[in-house]
Formats: sequence, structure tokens, C-alpha cells
Amino acid sequence: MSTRYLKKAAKTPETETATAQNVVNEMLAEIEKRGEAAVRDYARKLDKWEGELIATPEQLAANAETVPLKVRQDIDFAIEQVSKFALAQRDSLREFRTELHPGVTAGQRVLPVNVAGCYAPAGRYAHIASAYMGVATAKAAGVKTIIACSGPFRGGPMHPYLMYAFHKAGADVIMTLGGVQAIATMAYGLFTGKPADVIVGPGNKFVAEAKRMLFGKVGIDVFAGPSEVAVIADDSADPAIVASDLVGQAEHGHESPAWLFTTSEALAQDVMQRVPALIDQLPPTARDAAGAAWRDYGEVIVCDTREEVVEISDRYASEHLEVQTRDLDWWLENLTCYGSLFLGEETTVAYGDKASGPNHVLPTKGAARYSGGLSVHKFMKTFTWQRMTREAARDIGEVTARISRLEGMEAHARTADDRLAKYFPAQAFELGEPVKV
Ligand SMILES: NC(=O)C1=CN([C@@H]2O[C@H](COP(=O)(O)OP(=O)(O)OC[C@H]3O[C@@H](n4cnc5c(N)ncnc54)[C@H](O)[C@@H]3O)[C@@H](O)[C@H]2O)C=CC1
Ligand SMILES: O=C(O)[C@@H](O)CS(=O)(=O)O
Ligand SMILES: [Zn+2]
Repeated sequence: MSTRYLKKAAKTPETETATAQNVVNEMLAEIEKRGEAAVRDYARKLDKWEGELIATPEQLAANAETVPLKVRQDIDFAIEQVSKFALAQRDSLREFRTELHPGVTAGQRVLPVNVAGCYAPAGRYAHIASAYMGVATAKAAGVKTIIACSGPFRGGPMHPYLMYAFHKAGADVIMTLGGVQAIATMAYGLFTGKPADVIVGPGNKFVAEAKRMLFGKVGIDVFAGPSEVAVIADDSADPAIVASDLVGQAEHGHESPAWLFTTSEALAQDVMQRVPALIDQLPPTARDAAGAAWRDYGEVIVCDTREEVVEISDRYASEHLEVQTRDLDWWLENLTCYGSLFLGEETTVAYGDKASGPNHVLPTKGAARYSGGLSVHKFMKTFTWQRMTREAARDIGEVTARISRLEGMEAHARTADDRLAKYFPAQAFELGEPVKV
């Protein structure tokens, strides 16, 4: 048994963490201190934006008019796919009530949050798909107020197609704000007076870090930072398709890892030969990003067995994981850590990114060890409730009083004592030794 690196990365997803944390710490402190004024300053300084922050209904209507029909049809189609999947997820979460002991009824309620903040990135590319991934899913969850933010695009206003996607998917407030200042605005309810209960959406290292730091004050979906891709391939895979898919996601940015885990050294060598040429053929923005990403974060690992591949892959817990091998069901059965899984050559990450239905906002930096990606469930709360008959309260009350006293909690015990005395005045109970200290 052995695993060999044919290409080992100089950097890992953790490499830039400290830089991002320092920047975001300072920005959040400033926004907490100076509020809206600080947000406007950052919008001006970082994104050269001094225009209106909140789009008016007239602007939204006028914007929709500028979007060509074919573009609208494509976005509408994708919104429908994402909504259908999110609604199926919602239906998988159910309320129930059950009798746990004679007279003790308990249940689960499932309720959406009241206010959701949905972020769509717009630094390097116009992330139109992220706009509907967040908003359409919040809508399917039944969230009453959806606030959507995205930055100005390349020095201008919000990208018109992205704005259309926010609006069409059902956002109630649409703000031209990017980065940390957008996340803080949604968390504190600046400009709207409606602090978000949960903030979702992907972003660069600053955005992801801001969400992580604000977690607790506000709920978040997951740590969804710079995109990652891993491909698992055996000797049945087509090296041209594997190389294309690695480059396909490396174009996200300088910090986007692309990993190949394989049982075939011949395939690995073939893919490694193809990747640089594919990168060279890209337009400048993508070539620059994918070139740096492959150089600094690209890895190729050869394993002797598929069990070793599973072990490596679970350790990396890649945001996107493609499997291009024989016996796809075996991999579905055995892999345990990934943001989203793409089984077989016929599907690819880009399909999931844009239009197939399952959400593309996914865990990065190993977060798939403990969480899946954005789903309707991230906007929903499962609450419990209980009620009891007086008869049932007798059994539960006696046990409660005794356990409370074992813990040294006399006041807890007495809430049970008081009920037992009220409901069953003629009866004696074993309530444990009163706490003395
Ligand atoms: N994990 C996931 O589910 C997904 C992740 N992504 C990732 O989202 C990211 C998008 O990143 P971007 O294009 O940059 O868009 P972005 O909208 O996340 O970030 C742009 C903002 O960053 C802020 N910023 C830029 N430089 C800064 C600095 N030095 N200090 C403080 N703030 C600064 C600016 O305010 C700007 O508005 C990519 O890394 C992509 O891979 C995209 C889609 C899905
Ligand atoms: O990380 C991701 O999910 C991205 O690949 C989604 S997109 O390509 O930006 O749409
Ligand atoms: Zn992508």
C-alpha cells in the first residue's frame, strides 16, 4: 500500500488564513464602531462605489427590460431547477408529534428564519448563479424577508444579469455592496433596519472569513470560500475530460485548489501533460487565475488501491468531487467527505455550478468533514415542544426531582416538588435528599 505525489502543492487552503483574519477583524471592528458611514467608506475605497446601495422597484423593473430574452430564459430555467431541488429538500424535513411515555407528548416544529441575507460574489466573475442559489433556496424555505447583496462589477454598478437573477428568484431588498462590508451590513441590519438571522453565500477569503467571525451573532450556511475541485479517476477515465474538469474549476481564482486522486499513474502523467496547454488556451482573466491555482495549489496523487483513494479524498474533503471510474455505486457507498459529488463522466461540476439543481454553495477548507452545502435546511429551524398530563407529570416529576438533587440543583427539584404537591396533595413521593450546600 502506498500513495505517491506526482505533483505536491506549495500551498494549502489554509495558507492565506492569517492575512484574511487580520484584515477582516479590523474591518468588522470599524463597522461596529462607525456603522453605515464605515460601510460607505469601504465601498468607496475597495470597490470605488459611491452610488445608491438599495435598488428601487423602478430600477429593478428597468433592469429586467435590459436583459435579453434568451438570458432571461436561461436564468429562469436554472432558478426552477434549484427551486425544485430545494422544495424536495423542504419536504424531506417534517414536523411530527409522538407519545414518549403515557401522557407525555413531544414534537418537532420546522420553521423558516424570518430574515435571510444572501451574498453573491462579483470580484473576478459575475456570479449570476450564486444569486439564485441563495435566494431561490431561501424562498423555497419560506423565509419572509430576503436581503441580497453583491458588489459593483468591475468598477460599474451591479451586473445587470446578476441583479435580474436576485430579483427573479425572489429577493425583497437588493443591495449593491460587496465583500466584508456587505456581510456586516446584513448581520447588523444596516440601511434596512432588518438584521439577518442567517447569512448565506460564497465569496473570497475575506467574505468567508467575515461570515465565520460573525457566526454566533448571526447564523451562517457553511464556510464557503475559494472553490476547490478534486477528481477521482482510474484507468477507465478519459484524461482529456479529467484535465478539462480540473482546469474548469481552477479558473475560479489564484487560491483554488485542483486535486487529482488516481489509481493509474499513466492517466496521471497524461493529465499533467494536458493541463498547462488547456490553461494557456484560456482568455486572460481565467488563464491568470488557473495558471496560479494549478502552480500553487494543484496536486496529483497516485494510490495503489481505491480504498487508499477514499482515505485521501475524505481527508481533503473537497468542495466538489468528481468520480470518473468503473463501479460508481461503490464510490457513492464509500466516500464520506465532500461538498457535492459528481458521479461519472456524463456529469461535471459546471453543471452543478450553474443549472442542474443541487446547490453550488458548498463547504471548502475541509468543512465537508462536518457539513454539507447550502440547502433549504440552512434557512430552517427544527424546534421541539412538549406537553403532559398531570398523571404523566407524576412519573416525570419524581425522576426530575431526584436527578436535579443529585446534580445539586435544589431550585430545579422544587419546581417538580411544587407540582406534585399541588396535583397529588394526599400522596407521598420519593424526591431525593434536599441539597444542603
Ligand atoms: N464555495 C463555494 O460554494 C463558492 C465559492 N466561490 C468563490 O467565491 C470567490 C469569489 O471571489 P471574488 O470574485 O473575489 O468575489 P467576492 O464578491 O467574494 O469578493 C469581492 C470583494 O472582496 C473585497 N475585497 C477585495 N480585496 C480586498 C482586500 N484586500 N481587503 C478587503 N476586502 C477586499 C471587495 O470589497 C470586493 O467587493 C472565489 O474564490 C470563488 O472560488 C464562488 C462560488 C461558490
Ligand atoms: O465553488 C463553487 O461552487 C463554484 O464552482 C460555483 S460557480 O462556478 O461560481 O458558479
Ligand atoms: Zn465553478
